[in-house]
Amino acid sequence: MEVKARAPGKIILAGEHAVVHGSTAVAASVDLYTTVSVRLPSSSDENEIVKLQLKDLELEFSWPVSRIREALGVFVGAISSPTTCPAECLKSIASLVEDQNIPEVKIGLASGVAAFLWLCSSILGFVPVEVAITSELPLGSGLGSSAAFCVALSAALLALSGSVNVDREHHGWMVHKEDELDLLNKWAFEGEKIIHGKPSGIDNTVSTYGSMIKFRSGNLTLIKSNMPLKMLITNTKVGRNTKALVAGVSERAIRHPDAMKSVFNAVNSISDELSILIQSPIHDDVSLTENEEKLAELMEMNQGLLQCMGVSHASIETVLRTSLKYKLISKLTGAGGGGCVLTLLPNLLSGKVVDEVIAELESCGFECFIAGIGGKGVEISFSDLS
Ligand SMILES: Nc1ncnc2c1ncn2[C@@H]1O[C@H](COP(=O)(O)OP(=O)(O)OP(=O)(O)O)[C@@H](O)[C@H]1O
Ligand SMILES: C[C@@](O)(CCO)CC(=O)[O-]
Ligand SMILES: [Mg+2]
Repeated sequence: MEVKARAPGKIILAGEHAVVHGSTAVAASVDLYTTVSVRLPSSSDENEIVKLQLKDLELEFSWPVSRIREALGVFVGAISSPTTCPAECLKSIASLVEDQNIPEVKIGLASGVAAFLWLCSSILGFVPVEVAITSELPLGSGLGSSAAFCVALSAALLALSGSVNVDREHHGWMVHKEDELDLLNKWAFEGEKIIHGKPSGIDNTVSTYGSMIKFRSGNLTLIKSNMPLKMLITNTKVGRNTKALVAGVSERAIRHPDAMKSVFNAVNSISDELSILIQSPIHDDVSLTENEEKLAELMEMNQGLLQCMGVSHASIETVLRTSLKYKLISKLTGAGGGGCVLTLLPNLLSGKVVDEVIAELESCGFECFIAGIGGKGVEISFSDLS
């Protein structure tokens, strides 16, 4: 039997980093997906192994089930609800990851493989299983690749374990019931903790539920934009790691508690105002343009505060300057430090200007694309019932 799950990436319109410190943030799913396919090998297979294939990267990892049981047996046992991986267990997982000799240039994958081992053994127990991953999302670029990975993985593993009740006769993609989404979102959050260190939970939540969300201290409100939002996404292709950037902001907050508290409060006000703005009614082109101008200003202010937090980067500044030549406003999205930048494309902007700004950004070596925003969350499909 094979179960597939796919989960979308996300953009953060306002509030990244500050959300880790209790401020509101606003995020939307993007229509780029990570797909996880999980298969229990037939009982005739001789060797009991757990296999993880990262198809796009042409990498494959495998462990004998007995090796995983020996390393994690004391920690995993009878877990039935989402549980944080204990520090001691993380050490044992690290030794399982070390077995695989991941090449130094791809060492960033180690945290993803660790999250896989925790989710897989906690949800399925110690059984032979084959897991294959493909992703349309650039990894480590601010579009929530880690969350999409954890959400799709949790969804597929829970479906295979029988913990969620889905119609296995149905052909094609299906959506989960609300309580099942809540369960898989909690498991995905436990995976994100292994990858991000101290995640707010916004990325896994928007990947799970899709749409557009306002998120604060673990609580989400689904929102619907009345403004047709068009964002150009520019991938600077500068690699970075969310865990290190989040830790850097926390260290700055320890060094300058009062100043950083004011920065986080300012971001909170920006996110609140932004969420009210995009939900407010649009009557005509004049009110659309007015609201777009306000949105651009809020994005510009948020970017300034992200600079205050120390998470901008020379490549991001180049995107800001380049888009400004065309009177377009940009801000980083996700953890920053490189990665992706959003540029607001007003609805009445001519296609010629969009083409020109894209050409100039691409001439800097960046990659530009426009993705659909606010679509579906995680979905599941049973492709083989034999
Ligand atoms: N498809 C995947 N296969 C394996 N590991 C993945 C995959 N997607 C993400 N990961 C893991 O997540 C890491 C990237 O996560 P990170 O949080 O740094 O960036 P991001 O999620 O893309 O951006 P952000 O957190 O800013 O939205 C990768 O280095 C890898 O460990
Ligand atoms: C930087 C951050 O705020 C968003 C990353 O997409 C981290 C988090 O909220 O977990
Ligand atoms: Mg991430």
